[in-house]
Amino acid sequence: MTIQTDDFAPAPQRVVSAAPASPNEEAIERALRPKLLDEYVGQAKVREQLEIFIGAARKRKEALDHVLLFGPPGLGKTTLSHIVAAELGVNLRQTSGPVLEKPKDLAALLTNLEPNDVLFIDEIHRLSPVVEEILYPALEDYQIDIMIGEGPAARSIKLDLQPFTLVGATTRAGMLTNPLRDRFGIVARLEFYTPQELALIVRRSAGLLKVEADEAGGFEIARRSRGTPRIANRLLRRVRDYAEVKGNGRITEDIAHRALAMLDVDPQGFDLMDRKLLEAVIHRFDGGPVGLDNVAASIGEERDTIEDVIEPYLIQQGYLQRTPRGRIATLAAYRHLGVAPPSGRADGPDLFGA
Ligand SMILES: Nc1ncnc2c1ncn2[C@@H]1O[C@H](COP(=O)(O)OP(=O)(O)OP(=O)(O)O)[C@@H](O)[C@H]1O
Ligand SMILES: [Mg+2]
Repeated sequence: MTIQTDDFAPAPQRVVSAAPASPNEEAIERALRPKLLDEYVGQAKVREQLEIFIGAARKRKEALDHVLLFGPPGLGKTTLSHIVAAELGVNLRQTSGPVLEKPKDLAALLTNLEPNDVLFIDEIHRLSPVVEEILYPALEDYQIDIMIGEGPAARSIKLDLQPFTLVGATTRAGMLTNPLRDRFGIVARLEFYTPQELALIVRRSAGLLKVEADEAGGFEIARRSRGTPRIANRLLRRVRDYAEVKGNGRITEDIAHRALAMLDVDPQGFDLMDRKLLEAVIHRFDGGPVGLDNVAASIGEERDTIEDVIEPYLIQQGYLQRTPRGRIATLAAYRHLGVAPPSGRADGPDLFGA
């Protein structure tokens, strides 16, 4: 039996999981991906920055500064890296941290770059230290040191590279080493999208998929998508199925509402996993503080999945707090689950502080 280990892949049945569910879904995602900065919805600050820096690099016919993109899964890091290359009018080479096992894997990629190309390294926090070592001089001086031969005859030679732009993506900026982080001139943090922004994405995707969705129907999907375009696009497809079978194919507010209820996505966009996590913290650990390992064991999820996929949105929405002593369920979490908070917690916000 083969067990696929992917840090970011939660159970595939999780409809609001932020990770791509299957290769098939990845193909659909590619089709829905905006190709240029103008089509990229939201992230106004990041977009504005990139527009200026890309424009300047193009004008000077130079490589763009190295770019680090970080943020939770499904917010558009890969999409943006493709857009950067397209806007620069250069090739994009794509790889990922875990795939680059040996220094020579990276050296081969680097030496094949054409002037000002973009090298995209996904999950860059998972680069091995020996590979990372090669990257430093490449980023700084467009040079690499490689070892030729073995034993006493081994020697290191310097190779010049073409100027290039590294675009690194990670869900965990905190896991990058300092020397690596310092070599990025442009650091962009992607934020969860507002329901209004997601509504634009849903409308655009509906157009591409030739699905008829009215404004309220589209908004209902957007509102329940955990601030994440990947989830919005997935819910849109599921709601379309529902509309075709149970309605006349058109996505209205009522159809969206019923379809999402059937999928166990609640009005906040929380699904069973989110509720399970909040329930565990509240019922099994008295609302916290509780350590991540205990939460993970209690709900049978990977630590990484909780930290990268489930928790960020709950924290951003104010249902969970991450403190040095552990996770704490906020009053909003008690309210959401319809559980009375323990006496004493209702009045003092100080009890919830870090
Ligand atoms: N700003 C945006 N506007 C429109 N669509 C978007 C935007 N950002 C992401 N999407 C859509 O969401 C899907 C997922 O985006 P993407 O694959 O870039 O996420 P990611 O951040 O790379 O995720 P991961 O961390 O899992 O690699 C894409 O197919 C794209 O269609
Ligand atoms: Mg990606």
